[in-house]
Amino acid sequence: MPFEYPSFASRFSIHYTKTREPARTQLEPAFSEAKHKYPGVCVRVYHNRIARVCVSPESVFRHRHRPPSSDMSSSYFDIDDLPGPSNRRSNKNREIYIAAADSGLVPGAPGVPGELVQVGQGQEQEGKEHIQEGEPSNLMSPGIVPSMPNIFMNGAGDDATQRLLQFQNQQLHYNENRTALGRAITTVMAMLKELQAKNHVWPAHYPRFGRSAPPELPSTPPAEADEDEGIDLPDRPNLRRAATEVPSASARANGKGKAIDETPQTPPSPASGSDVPPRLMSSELLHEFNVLKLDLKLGTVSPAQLVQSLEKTAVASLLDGKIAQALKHLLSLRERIEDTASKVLITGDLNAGKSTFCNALLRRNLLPEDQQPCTNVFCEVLDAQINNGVEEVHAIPHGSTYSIKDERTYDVFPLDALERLAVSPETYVLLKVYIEDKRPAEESLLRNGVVDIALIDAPGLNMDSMQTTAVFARQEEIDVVVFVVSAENHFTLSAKEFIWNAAHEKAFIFIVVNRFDNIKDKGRCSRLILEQVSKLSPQTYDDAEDLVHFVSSNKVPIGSSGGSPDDDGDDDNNNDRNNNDDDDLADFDRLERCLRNFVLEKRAISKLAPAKTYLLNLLGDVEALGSYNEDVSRSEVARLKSELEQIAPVYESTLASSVAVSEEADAGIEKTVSSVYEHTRFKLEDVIKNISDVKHVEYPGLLFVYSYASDMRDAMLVTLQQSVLECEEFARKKTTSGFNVLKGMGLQHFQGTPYYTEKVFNSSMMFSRKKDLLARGSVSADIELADFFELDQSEKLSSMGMSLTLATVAGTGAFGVPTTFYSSLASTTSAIGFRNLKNWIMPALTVALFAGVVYFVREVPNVVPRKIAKKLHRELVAVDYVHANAERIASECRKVLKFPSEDLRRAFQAMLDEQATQKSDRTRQIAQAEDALRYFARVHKEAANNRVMISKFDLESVPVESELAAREE
Ligand SMILES: Nc1nc2c(ncn2[C@@H]2O[C@H](COP(=O)(O)OP(=O)(O)OP(=O)(O)O)[C@@H](O)[C@H]2O)c(=O)[nH]1
Repeated sequence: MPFEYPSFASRFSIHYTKTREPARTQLEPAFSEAKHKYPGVCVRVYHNRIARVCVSPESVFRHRHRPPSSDMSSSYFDIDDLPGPSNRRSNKNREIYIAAADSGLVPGAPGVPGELVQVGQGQEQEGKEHIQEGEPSNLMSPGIVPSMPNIFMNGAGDDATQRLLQFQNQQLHYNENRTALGRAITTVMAMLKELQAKNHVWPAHYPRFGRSAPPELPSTPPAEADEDEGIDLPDRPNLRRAATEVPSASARANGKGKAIDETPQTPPSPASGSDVPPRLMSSELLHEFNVLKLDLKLGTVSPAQLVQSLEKTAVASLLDGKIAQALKHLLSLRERIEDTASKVLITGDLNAGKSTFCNALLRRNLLPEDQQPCTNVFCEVLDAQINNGVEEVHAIPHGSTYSIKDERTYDVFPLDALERLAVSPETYVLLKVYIEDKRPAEESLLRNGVVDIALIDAPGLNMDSMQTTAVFARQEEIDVVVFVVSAENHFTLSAKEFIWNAAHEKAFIFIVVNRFDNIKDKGRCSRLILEQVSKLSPQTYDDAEDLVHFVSSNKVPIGSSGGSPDDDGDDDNNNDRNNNDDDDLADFDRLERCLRNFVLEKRAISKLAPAKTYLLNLLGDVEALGSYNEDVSRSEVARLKSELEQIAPVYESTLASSVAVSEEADAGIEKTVSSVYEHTRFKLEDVIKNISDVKHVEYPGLLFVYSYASDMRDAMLVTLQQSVLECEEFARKKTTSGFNVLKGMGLQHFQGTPYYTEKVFNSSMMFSRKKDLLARGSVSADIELADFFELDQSEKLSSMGMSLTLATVAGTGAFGVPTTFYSSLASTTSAIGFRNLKNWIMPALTVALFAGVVYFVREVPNVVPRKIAKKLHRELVAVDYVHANAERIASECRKVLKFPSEDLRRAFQAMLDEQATQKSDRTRQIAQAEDALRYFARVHKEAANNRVMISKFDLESVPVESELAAREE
């Protein structure tokens, strides 16, 4: 069933109320009535906070961006989005009061164009769930309580319809943009957090900015010297604080604000050995970052140079700090855009007339005015409806977190205490001033029927540095800056600095040039001030007609307690102000309209534009950073791969050399050792074999025969010992030359490297254990009687003849028991017969004895050496003396030569280990670099996409000029 939406809207008003009665029962009758009459209407109540009015079809509200969903079957908007007094979402206790009243509403009334709404089946169905669970509420009088600002409702017919639709369109559009920006902020925050995490594991490279970039510019506003003739400011885009300004079109055309030179260039491969640095590695980034710029200062060194001179990790940690700051700022931006209320900061120089201006806006003598500084505490003026309609001051002490519901967090004062409180910054940090503004919504800024407004009167900028800093900090959390400047004084240094900073954050500043009545040459004054504004905030200057106003606030007639200036009250100023100049009043009226327009209708600009520009700048930086690091990591991957390619064959050849050298060293050692062994063995065997040839022991005679034998033995042992020493000496020489060979091999492979230290070999340290020389314990060679006789030499005995045989036998028989004696005796006896033997025995014995003595005397010098030599030989063989010594000497050689060969081996191992580590490091680094490459390529792409998407957010496309135009007429 068709119905006439505008008529419906004018009758069906939506309100909030603070009552606590149950909502559902109260609301239901009104809704059923509305539903019955206007089936296209669906009103929903959600959780005590949101009511939705749904009207079909979509063409009425032109929902361009809203995604389809089941909930979107009808065009709808939140009650919070509709005009209405005190429509804050934040107030939990707020309840919804919707009253529908029929005052002759006739569907399809004449004079209303066409069927605006067509209700279909789906909407009918939806209409059945009109009322959902609601929190306690109270249906107040079912009469119509106008909630739409009268500016929309004034008039009738087409005009009113148009204005209303336009306003609602604007609200929808604003909400869509707000939601989209909120989502974009969330996305960018997630992106930044990921970047921050990545920056910890892969420190991001900070780009070097191109030589073609403009020179480093001071980050402070221009000096006072510029004041009179306008200020000569350097190019703006390089001077950003919060960087919520999008680089100007001209700057973009010149390449400014374009972070990356997009001239296609192929990054040269590092392997190519080209001197041309890879793209973006040198001067490719033409312009400094906006948000992520590292502002370092050290003497005369430029920040860019300073950044480049820092360690990569130091830069990464500075960048980390910047990202953290950006995250914090994004949070406050999100809070700001989600806050349905608007905060208007009225600031300016000391005594510029801020309080007077504020009072003029409120048409009420509220804030203390004086020629001497009098506002020392921030005063936030709010609609008393927020405070249950009670006018009072909530003074918030230092350190307290204000909650209107918790009286412990503030002190309550009457309004007339303001004068006293405003000058006591020691006790209170903020004064919340709740006032009733009884003026109609189209006149009142506070109770405007659109959004909650907080007017914040700030202390003068030059009061003291603490206050000034507080004002600077404050501007970050507010939506609109109204800067009051004295027409007599123009902009001071602090004023310039403040506007400079605020302009980057807000883009637009509302500038009030106050005390204009005191200026004689008004034309010159306005020209000079506008010139300064053009330098400080070009965007404000571009819109100067609406944003820069020359007024005399003290000429505005005001009442004493709010409401209209006609109210009774004997304010002293009234008399003066009632003698107002028409021009001054007209100027102030215009200012008010523009301010309303800026604060209320152009919320898209005052509230959303800073977030959009900040996001664009931030994403521009992230895109440039991503692109730069993408290229850096790509060249890093290429470099690492080429290094790995070089390391692999080096490793292989080191390994091969190591094996070859090791084998060569072992073979060399074995050769040396076996030659020493052979030499020792040969030498000792020879010496032992000829040991009886010892010459230098003289035979001292028969009486000293034992001593002779003993000396002879010692001489033999000394000879043997000597030869062992000679063998050891030989071994020393051989070992020395073996050592030198090994040392030469070491030097050949490792000279000058840390792996190998040249060693000095001291051969005298070899064979230091003397007891190894001769095993005296095992070779005793004790002298015995037998050592003097050699009985087993039969050839010698037979040569002495038969006659001596007996004597020999007798002689030897006296000394011994040889078996030959018995056999000789038997044979002799049988030859000469036993009787003859008796006669011959004595002379024979005598002869034999004599012969024996002679033999003994003659043979001892020959027999003793032989006998001792034999004995020694036997004993030496028994202890395996030759082999033992040869082995000992050879072992010593091997042991000594092992040290240099082990050194060599260790050196190779260390080199191999290092190369293996390099290899595995490169492999790991390649994986990391490839990971970083993938990540930064993604960040680059995502940032670019998001930037394009956000740049398409059209914050201003819904015009609201008609209302202004109508009023201008
Ligand atoms: N002639 C003239 N005087 C004004 C105008 N506006 C304010 N004044 C006077 O300037 C003086 C200072 O005004 P305030 O409103 O107290 O200035 P303020 O900037 O709030 O001062 P502080 O908050 O203390 O920094 C007062 O004596 C006002 O009467 C104006 O438009 N014209």
